[in-house]
Amino acid sequence: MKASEAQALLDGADLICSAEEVHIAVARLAQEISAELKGEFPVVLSVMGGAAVFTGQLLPLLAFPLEFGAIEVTRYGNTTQGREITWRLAPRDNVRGRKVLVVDDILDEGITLAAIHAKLLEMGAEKVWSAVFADKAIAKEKPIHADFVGVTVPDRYVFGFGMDAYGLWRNLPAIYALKG
Ligand SMILES: O=P(O)(O)OC[C@H]1O[C@H](OP(=O)(O)OP(=O)(O)O)[C@H](O)[C@@H]1O
Ligand SMILES: Nc1nc2[nH]cnc2c(=O)[nH]1
Repeated sequence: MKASEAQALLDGADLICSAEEVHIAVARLAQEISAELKGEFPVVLSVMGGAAVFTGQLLPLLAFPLEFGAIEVTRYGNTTQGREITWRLAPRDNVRGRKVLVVDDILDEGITLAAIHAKLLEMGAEKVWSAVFADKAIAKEKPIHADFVGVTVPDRYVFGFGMDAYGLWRNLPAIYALKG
């Protein structure tokens, strides 16, 4: 896609959550997680690449000792339709016997988070919490719910704050929805 087409994508999009609202939600989430995980020493796993921006802002606000790591799993690629789960970077053995906090950008149909959860338990994690920045309000029942949620977004394809539109615009500080 050309730069002018990428700009047109953004120009035609609807603002869903302003940068200020994002900032406030991250701070509130960090307080909720810090209160709930007080006294814990979890492994925190960021789900690349969508969660990179959210994780970068959340981590310095968490008030407990933690071990950080990344996993990478994708279901959408550079498209707006979910398909099969592809593991690109699986969890490491250090999750065995540990409590794990998974950080992801969005919970849509919940298939990705449910697969991550199952894999971590199968690998011997003692407990798994999940924090997602955005929870999409879809009509279908989800196989999993997140323990911590930043904002609820409508049932549209959203991007910005780490989330991509056709591989682009993860750098936006606010969240937008594609037109149509
Ligand atoms: O709840 P679901 O319907 O399963 O979708 C949620 C997943 O989709 C996105 O990942 P994506 O596959 O787009 O990879 P990315 O993080 O590289 O953008 C997002 O980061 C979640 O992990
Ligand atoms: N960027 C982006 N990724 C997703 N993965 C699942 N739903 C979405 C969405 O609405 N936007």
